[in-house]
Amino acid sequence: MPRFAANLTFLFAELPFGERCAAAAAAGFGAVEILYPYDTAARDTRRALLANGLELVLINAPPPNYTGGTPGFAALPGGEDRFRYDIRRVLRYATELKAGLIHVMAGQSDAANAIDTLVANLQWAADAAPEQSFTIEPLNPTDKPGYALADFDLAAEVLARVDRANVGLQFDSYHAQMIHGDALAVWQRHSSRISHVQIGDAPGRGAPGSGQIDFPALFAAIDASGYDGWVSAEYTPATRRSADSLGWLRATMP
Ligand SMILES: O=C(O)C(=O)[C@H](O)CO
Ligand SMILES: [Mg+2]
Repeated sequence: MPRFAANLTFLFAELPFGERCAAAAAAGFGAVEILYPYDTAARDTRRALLANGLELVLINAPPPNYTGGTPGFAALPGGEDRFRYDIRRVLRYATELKAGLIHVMAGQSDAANAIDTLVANLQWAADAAPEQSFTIEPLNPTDKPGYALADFDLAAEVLARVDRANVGLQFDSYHAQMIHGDALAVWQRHSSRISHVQIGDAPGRGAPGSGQIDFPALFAAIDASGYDGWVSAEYTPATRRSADSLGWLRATMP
């Protein structure tokens, strides 16, 4: 069975940020991801992780200081200086928090050279921090209209062009199902380049079992592929308490 992590931006969001690590550990998770850890001093977050025996799997780049603007700059021609500034800042957090992965957000762009820009920026980041692992994640156009990376096959092409061992694909079952209509088929097509997994059902982005995705089959395929990273729960609980949305986890564990 996969090893499950909790995304603390989605799960336990009913609690103050400072209490979410303890709640995740109490629910049985061994790791967490925090999409935007930038509002809290890194040393406080690190202390909470350590106190609860949690690994930090992933944070997002850039920090969300783009009020009303594009989610990320990696695919924005002309945004290279901003991209580099953000990556340097995120690297400081990742180092202090010992975050295993940085998800680099592409941003919204329909420029003809958006993908060329994304490739070049990812190469720059990968070379600037060769010890750090990065991911890219296709996001579905219903939730993120205009996002430059909205297709897993395109993401595979981008990774082939980037050609760096420390840049991989982030597979989110929710986006895979929304974009391609069959998350399991996307997994089978791209598992060799996947370095991080997130799960949520579709449509609706609820807990596994609330939508169309066959999670027992997906978990079996993840195991069969030899993927040994974390599988992070990134969904919106339908229950008031996130802990009450974890029936799928209890059903999955032996
Ligand atoms: O939306 C998602 O699925 C993500 O993982 C992003 O990081 C959120 O911005
Ligand atoms: Mg995701």
